Amino acid sequence: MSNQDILWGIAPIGWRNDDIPEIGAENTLQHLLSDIVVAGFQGTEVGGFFPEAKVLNKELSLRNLKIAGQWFSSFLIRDGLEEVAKEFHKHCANLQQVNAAVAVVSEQTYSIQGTKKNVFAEKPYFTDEEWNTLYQGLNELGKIAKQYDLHLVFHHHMGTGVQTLEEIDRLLESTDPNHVHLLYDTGHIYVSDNDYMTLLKKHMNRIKHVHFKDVRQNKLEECKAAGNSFLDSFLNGMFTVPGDGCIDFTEVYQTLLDQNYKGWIVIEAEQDPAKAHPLEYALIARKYIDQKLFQKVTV
Ligand SMILES: O=C1C[C@@H](O)[C@H](O)[C@@H](O)C1=O
Ligand SMILES: [Co+2]
Repeated sequence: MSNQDILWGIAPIGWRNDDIPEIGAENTLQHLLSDIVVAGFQGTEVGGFFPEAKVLNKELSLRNLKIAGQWFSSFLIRDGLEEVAKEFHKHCANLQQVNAAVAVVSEQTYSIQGTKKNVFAEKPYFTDEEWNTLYQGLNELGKIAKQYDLHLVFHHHMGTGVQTLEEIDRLLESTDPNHVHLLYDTGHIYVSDNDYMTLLKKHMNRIKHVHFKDVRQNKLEECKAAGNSFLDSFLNGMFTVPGDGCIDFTEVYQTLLDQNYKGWIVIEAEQDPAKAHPLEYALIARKYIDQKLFQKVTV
């Protein structure tokens, strides 16, 4: 049994990765979308290599797939609202053309996620003034998203200024709940805080998009001990699909259902496709959802 208000997707990130475009470069859009159908998902998020809306819509409709949303790197603190808003308008206009539900925003000022720095020890911190710039900017971007029938969902992320529960609390307390929503990513909050249920329970009313990312505990410990960067951590297998790591998604899914969550749950596990066959892992996730979530969790 599944909840009809929830749409299930899988992100392109297991096939190709925008942060390291050379890995999985042989995987075409058509290949990715057909794999998604084989694995029984309803849609995906837009990847950096996706074509213009008209071409994408054709490939989606041939397979009866939908688009959930797309990542947007904001630099509100570095560049200011005016400059970011120009780019965000274009981003949202494209998303509207593919009938997306959300614009995924991550503040990337000072982010170390694409660098060689130790992601477990060298994350940036914002000053009070920078936080204020971020709150105001996000409220405005949220209003822009609305003009395109989208929800702005903020993505907390390892190696950024909004990573920990404390930082997410701060962001949500100071932004407008009508315009700024939360993307709950199980993997990022677990790696950051060693806990994923507190954030879910505390901010359920702000969550409008979900990433199910699992974590291999032994790899996490290895990467932490080695002081790995974010990119090296995922290349070393820190993340995986639900059913293959240490997160109990039955608890997460039950809470989402109990709280009448409506929206997308997107499986998102960045791995090196040369080591982790993308379709094989999509099918592991599918089996886990069917056998552990749909069978065991009560609607
Ligand atoms: O949602 C996400 C998008 C990616 O680009 C990012 O690096 C990944 O970790 C993630 O959670
Ligand atoms: Co994510």
